[in-house]
Amino acid sequence: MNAPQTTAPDETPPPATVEARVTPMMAQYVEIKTANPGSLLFYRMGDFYELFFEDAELASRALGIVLTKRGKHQGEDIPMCGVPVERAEEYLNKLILAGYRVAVCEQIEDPAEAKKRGPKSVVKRDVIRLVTPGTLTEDALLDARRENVLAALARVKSGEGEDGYAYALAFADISTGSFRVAETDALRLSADLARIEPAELLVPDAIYDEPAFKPIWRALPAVTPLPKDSFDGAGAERRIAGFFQVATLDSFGVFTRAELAAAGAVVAYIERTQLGARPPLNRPRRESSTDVMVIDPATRANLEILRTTTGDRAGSLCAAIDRTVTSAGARLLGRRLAEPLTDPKRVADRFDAVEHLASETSLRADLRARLAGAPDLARALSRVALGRAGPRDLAAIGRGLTEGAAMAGLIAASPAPLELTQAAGVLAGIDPSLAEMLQSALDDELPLNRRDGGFIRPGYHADLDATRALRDESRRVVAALERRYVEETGVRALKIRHNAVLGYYVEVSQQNADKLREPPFDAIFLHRQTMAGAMRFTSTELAELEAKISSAGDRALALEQRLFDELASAVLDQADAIRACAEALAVIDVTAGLAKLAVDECHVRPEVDDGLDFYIEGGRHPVVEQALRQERISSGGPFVANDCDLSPPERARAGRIWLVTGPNMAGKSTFLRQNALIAILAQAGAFVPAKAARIGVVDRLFSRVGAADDLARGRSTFMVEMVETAAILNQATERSLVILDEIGRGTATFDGLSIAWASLEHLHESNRCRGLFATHFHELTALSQRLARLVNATVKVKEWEGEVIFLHEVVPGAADRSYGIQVAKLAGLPHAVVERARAVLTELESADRAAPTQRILDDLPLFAALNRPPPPAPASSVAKADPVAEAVKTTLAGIDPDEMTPREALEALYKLKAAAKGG
Ligand SMILES: Nc1ncnc2c1ncn2[C@@H]1O[C@H](COP(=O)(O)OP(=O)(O)OP(=O)(O)O)[C@@H](O)[C@H]1O
Repeated sequence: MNAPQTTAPDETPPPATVEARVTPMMAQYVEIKTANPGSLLFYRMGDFYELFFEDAELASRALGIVLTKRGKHQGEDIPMCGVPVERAEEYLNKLILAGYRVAVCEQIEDPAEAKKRGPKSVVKRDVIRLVTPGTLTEDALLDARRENVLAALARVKSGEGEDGYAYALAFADISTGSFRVAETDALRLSADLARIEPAELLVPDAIYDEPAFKPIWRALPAVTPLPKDSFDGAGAERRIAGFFQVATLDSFGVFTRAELAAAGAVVAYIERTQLGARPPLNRPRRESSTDVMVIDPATRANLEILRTTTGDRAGSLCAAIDRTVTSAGARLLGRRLAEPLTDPKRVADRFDAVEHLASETSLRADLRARLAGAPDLARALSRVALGRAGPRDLAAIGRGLTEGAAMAGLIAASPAPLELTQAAGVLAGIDPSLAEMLQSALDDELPLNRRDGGFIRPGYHADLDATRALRDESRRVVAALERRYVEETGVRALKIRHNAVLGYYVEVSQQNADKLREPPFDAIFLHRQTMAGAMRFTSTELAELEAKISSAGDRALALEQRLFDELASAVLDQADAIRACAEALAVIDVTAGLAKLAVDECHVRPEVDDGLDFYIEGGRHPVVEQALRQERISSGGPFVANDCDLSPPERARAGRIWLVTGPNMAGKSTFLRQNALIAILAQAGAFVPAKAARIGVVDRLFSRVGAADDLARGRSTFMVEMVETAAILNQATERSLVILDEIGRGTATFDGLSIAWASLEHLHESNRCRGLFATHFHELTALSQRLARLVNATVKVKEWEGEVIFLHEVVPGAADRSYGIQVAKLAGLPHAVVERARAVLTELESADRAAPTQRILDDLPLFAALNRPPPPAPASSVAKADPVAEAVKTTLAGIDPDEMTPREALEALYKLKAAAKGG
C-alpha cells in the first residue's frame, strides 16, 4: 500500500491570506502545516498532540478516536482530534502502519517565555522530526527481530542495459546503522527489492509515474516519490561526504554514478526527516550483483523463507531454524536467509564457525547465556545519536560492551575459526573504560525517560549528591513544619500537601478551617482554596521552603541532564566501535544458534563448491519435519527422509532434472520445496537437514509452487502461473536450480500437458539447469527416453482394501495413477460424488491413455525452437506435412476444451484417434 496523501499545501489557506479573525495560534499552525506537506501534523498543545482540519478527519478514522471541533477558522468549525503525549508512540505506530507520514511539532520554548511577550503571544513551535516508515528508531515502533530498511532507487542514462539506463539501490537501516549500495536493472529490480524488503522506498518522480513500475510499487509497504534533485548525481558525492564528515569519498571505494545518486538520496532523506540529527550509519558498502543467490519475489513467497504466504513468521523457514537469543541475531539470520552467498569460500567460513560451536558444547552454552543478557546495542546506539535515548539505552550499551568483552575472552580461550576470531577481535578491541564509566554512573533501577531524573548513581557526582541532599533535606523540613503547625494550631488533622497548581499548601477540614482564619493564626495562614470538605492555606514559611525545594530539585534534574549528555557524547565518540561490536555479537548469536540447531535437529555440514552437483542424501523438510513432530498433525509416523541427485551424469556438462510423479498428497510438493530450502540453508551458511549434501553453488533459485491468483493486478491464477514460468524459462542458467510444481494444471488438460511438455524440453535443452518437476501428467514420464538428463522419480504409496496409504518415499520410476478420487474421499467429498467419479474414471480410462505418450515419443520433433541445427527429422515427423498429421491437426484446431462437457471431450478423443489412424 502506498502512503495516502495528506493535505496538500494549497488546500489549506496560506499564511498570507489568513484574515484578522484567524487566531494567532491557528496562523502558526497553518504556517507549519504549509511547510510540511504530505504529512499529518502532530501539533503539541500541553499534554496532547492535536490534529486539525483534514488531518484530524484522516487520523480519527485511522486511529478510531473521537473527532471534535475547536473554535472557528474563517467562519468554519475546525475539526480536531488529539492524542495524549504519553501514548503518542502507540498512535504513531498505527498511523505509520496505515501508510501515513507524521510531522511531530513541539513547543520549542517555555510557555512562560511566550507570556513575557504579551498575553496573546503564542508559544514558539516547530517540527522536530518527520516520522516515516523507513526512518523509525523507537523500539515501540519497530519489530525487534526484523530490519527496518529505507531504500532509494536511482536511475541514470548510461547507454547500457536493456533500456539504456543504469539502476542502483541504496539501502540503510537507521535503527542499526547498516548501509549498502548495489547495482540493479529493470529486470531484476523486483527480485532485489524482495530481498531487501524496504519498509519505505524512495524513487524519483519520473520513475514513480512510469506504468511499467507500478506493479512493483504496489508490492511494497510504502513508496515515496521525490523530486529529481534529491537524486542529483553531482550533488550526491558532496552530500554523502558531508554526512560522514569527510572531505572526499575516495576512501569509501569506487561507486557508479547511479549508486552515488541512490546513496545521496538516502542520506538527504535521513537528514530531512531527522532534521539534522545524524544516525550512526556505516559507510556505504558496495555489493556486487553476483555475490548473492538471486531469488525472485514469487519464489521467496512460495518457499515461505522469512514469512508464510499469509504473512506470519511462524511456519516460515526462518522461524523453524531460528535459535538466536538476541533481536540483532534474529535480524542477521533473516538477512542471511534472504541473501544466500554464491562464494564457496565465504560459505565455508560460516560452516567452520558453526561446526566449531556445534562441537564445543560448553563454549556454546556460555556464549548463549551471555548473549541472552546482551541488549540491542545497535538500536540503543542509534537512539543515542538521534537524541532520543533514555537512561536505559546508555545502560544497555554499557552492559552490551561488558558482555562482549567477556565473550571475546571465552572464544579466545581455545583456537577458533576465522569468523569467530574476527568477532572476538572486535569485541576485545573496545576500550573498557566506557563500559566502566556507564556502569559507575548509572543506577541499577532506571527510569524510561531522561527527563524523569533519578538515574545517576549516588556517589558518581559530588555536586549532584549535595544538591539531592538539599532537596531531600528540604522535604524533611516540610515534614517538621507540618508537625509544628499541628502542635501550634492543635489541629491534629492538619496536613501539608503538594499539587501542580498551588505548590505546597496546608489543608484542614472545613470544621477546623475557622480556627486558622481567626487570630492569631490568620496572621500566619493565608486562605487559598475552598474544597468540598476541606480548606487550603499557604504561609510565608511554606512558600520560602517551596522555592528552596524546587530550586534544589530543578538543579539536581538539570545536573542529571548535563551528565546524561556527557555520557551520551562519550558513547558517540566510540560509535564506530560500538556498532562493530553489535555486528560481532549478532554474528556470534547466529553462529551459536545455527550450531544448536544442527545438534538438536541432526543437521549436517554440506559441501558447497564451484561444481554443478546437487546431491542430497536423506534430505528432510525442516518446517514439515518439526510440525509433524511437535503437533502430530499427521496420524502417520515421523518425517520420511528422501535422496535427491541432480548432479550431471558422467561426462555431461549440465545437471539433471527429476520428473516427479505420484499420487495427490504423497509428498511431491514437500520433496520439491525441501530441496530448494536445503540449497538456501547451505548457501546461507547453515547446516542442512540431511545425512549428507554436496551442492555446486546455485546462482538463481526459481520455484513455481502452488497456485495463487493476483486479482489486484488483474491476473488470473493461470496467468500468474504462466508469467512466473516465463520468467524461469527466460532466465534460468546451468547454475540455477528450478523447482516447478504442476505446471499447466490451471488450464484444459491438453493445453496444460502441452505447456508442461514444452517447458520441460526447454529446461532440459536450453536452460540446462538442475531441476525438479512435479506433475500429474503421467504421459510426460515417457520423455525420459529422449531427454538424456531427465530422470523419473515417483512417491510411493500402498493400496490396501481400496484405501491409499502414503509412504512419502521418493523412488526411481513413474507413477501410473494419481489416486485423486481416494484423496477426494479422504477429504470428505459426498459419497455419491465419489462413486460417480469412480464410474466416470473407469469409462475414461478405457479409452487409450497411451496415445499422448506415443505422440511424445514418435510424432513431435523434439523442441525445435533453439538456435542450433535442427536434429535429423524422424521418419514420421510432422515436419514432412504428413496428411494424417494434418488431419489430426485440423481436428484439434476445431476443439475448444474449455467449452466441452466430459462426454463431448471423450467423443473428441475418439475422433482424434480415428484421424490419427487415417480414418
Ligand atoms: N517425507 C514426508 N514424510 C512424512 N510426511 C510427509 C512427507 N512429505 C509429505 N508429508 C505429508 O504429506 C502431506 C502432503 O504433502 P504434499 O503437499 O507435499 O503432497 P503432494 O504430493 O504435493 O500433493 P498434491 O499433489 O495433492 O499437491 C504434507 O502436508 C505432509 O504432512
